Amino acid sequence: MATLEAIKYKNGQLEILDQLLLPESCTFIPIRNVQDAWAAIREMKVRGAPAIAIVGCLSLAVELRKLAALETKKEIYRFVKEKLDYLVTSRPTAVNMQLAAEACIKLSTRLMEDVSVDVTEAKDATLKHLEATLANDVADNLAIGEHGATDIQKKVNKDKVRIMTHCNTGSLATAGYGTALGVIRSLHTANMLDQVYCTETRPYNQGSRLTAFELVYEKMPATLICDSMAAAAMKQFNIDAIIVGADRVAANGDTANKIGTYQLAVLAKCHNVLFYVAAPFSSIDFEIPSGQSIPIEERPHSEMTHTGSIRTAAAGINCWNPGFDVTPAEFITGGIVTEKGVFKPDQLASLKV
Ligand SMILES: CSC[C@H]1O[C@H](OP(=O)(O)O)[C@H](O)[C@@H]1O
Repeated sequence: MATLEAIKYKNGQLEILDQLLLPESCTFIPIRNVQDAWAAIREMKVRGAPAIAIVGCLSLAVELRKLAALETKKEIYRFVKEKLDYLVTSRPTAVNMQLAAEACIKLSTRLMEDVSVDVTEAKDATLKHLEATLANDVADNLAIGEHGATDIQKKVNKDKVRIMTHCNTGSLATAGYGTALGVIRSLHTANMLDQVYCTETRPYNQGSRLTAFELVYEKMPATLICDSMAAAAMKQFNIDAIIVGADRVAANGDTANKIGTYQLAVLAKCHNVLFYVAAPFSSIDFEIPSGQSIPIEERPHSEMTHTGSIRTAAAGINCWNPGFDVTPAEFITGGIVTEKGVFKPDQLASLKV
C-alpha cells in the first residue's frame, strides 16, 4: 500500500493536498508560483517543517522552468535569491525553509562565480537541486524511522511498545513516510507496535484530523485522545515512549515544536516515560545556541474561537494562540532521532555540518 502523499510534482507541475479540507475531503490544488506557495504555507493548506521547505523549493522550480531564457547567470542568481527570501517570510518558527533557501542561494552563487559553467548549465543545476528535495526528504525519513525504531526497541526492551505522539509528523508533514510518525511506521512494520496514542493537538487539530487519518489509512493500532488526557493516558496505559517532531532544534538540543509538546515532555519526566524528538538535520539550526532564540509564531485567534465558520468560544474573549513551544534539552530523555542516528542533545553541537 502506498503511503499518503501531500505533495505531487511532475515535469514542473506542482500540486498539494489542501490539508484544511482533511479528513472530509482529499482535494489537491495547483501551486503555480512562489506566491501560491507562500499563501498555502501561511494559511496552512500545507504545513509541517519539511513539507514547507519542499513546497517552497518546488514552487521556485515551477517558475524557473517557465522562465524565458535569461541572459546572464547573475540574473538567475537574483531571481533565485529574491524568490527564496520571500518564501522564508511565510512562517517563522520552522527553520527548514530558511536552511533550504541558504543552501540554494549558496549553490547559485557558486554557479554564478564558476566561469566554466554557462547560463543553461547554471539553470539546470539549480533546478536539479530544487527538485531533489522531495526524494532527499523521503530518504531521510526512512533512515529516521529505522534509527528510531531500533533505539526504542533497545531502550524499552519489550516485544511490543505503546507510543504517544503529538501533532502530525507523517506523510502529511513531509515528502512521505514522516519523521516521528515514520518511527511509528517502522515499529509497526517490525510488528513491534502495540498501540499509538495520538493527541488531538488543538487548536488546528493536526492529530485528530491528520495523524488519525494516516493511522486509519494504514490500519495501525491507534487511539485518539484529547490533549487534556495525556497525563491520565500515560498512567492508565503504561506508555513506553513519546515521540514528537520538530520545527527547529537549537544547537544545544532545545526543540521548538507544536504547542503542547513542552507539557508532554514535563509529564513524560514525571511518569518516567522516554521522550524522543525526531528531526532531520534540515530541521536543526546550528546557528542558534539555545531555544531562547527561536521565534514563536502567533496564529490567528479565530483558529481557537471557531471550528470552520462555527463560533465555539464566547465572543469578545481575549486569546493567546502561540503555534509552538520550546522543550528544553534536558527533557528529551530518549534522544534526538535523525537520519544519521540517535543523539543525546549535548552531542548535537559537535555534529554541525
Ligand atoms: C515533520 S515535523 C512537523 C511539525 O510541524 C508541525 O507544525 P505545523 O503543523 O504548524 O506546521 C508540528 O510542529 C510538527 O511537529
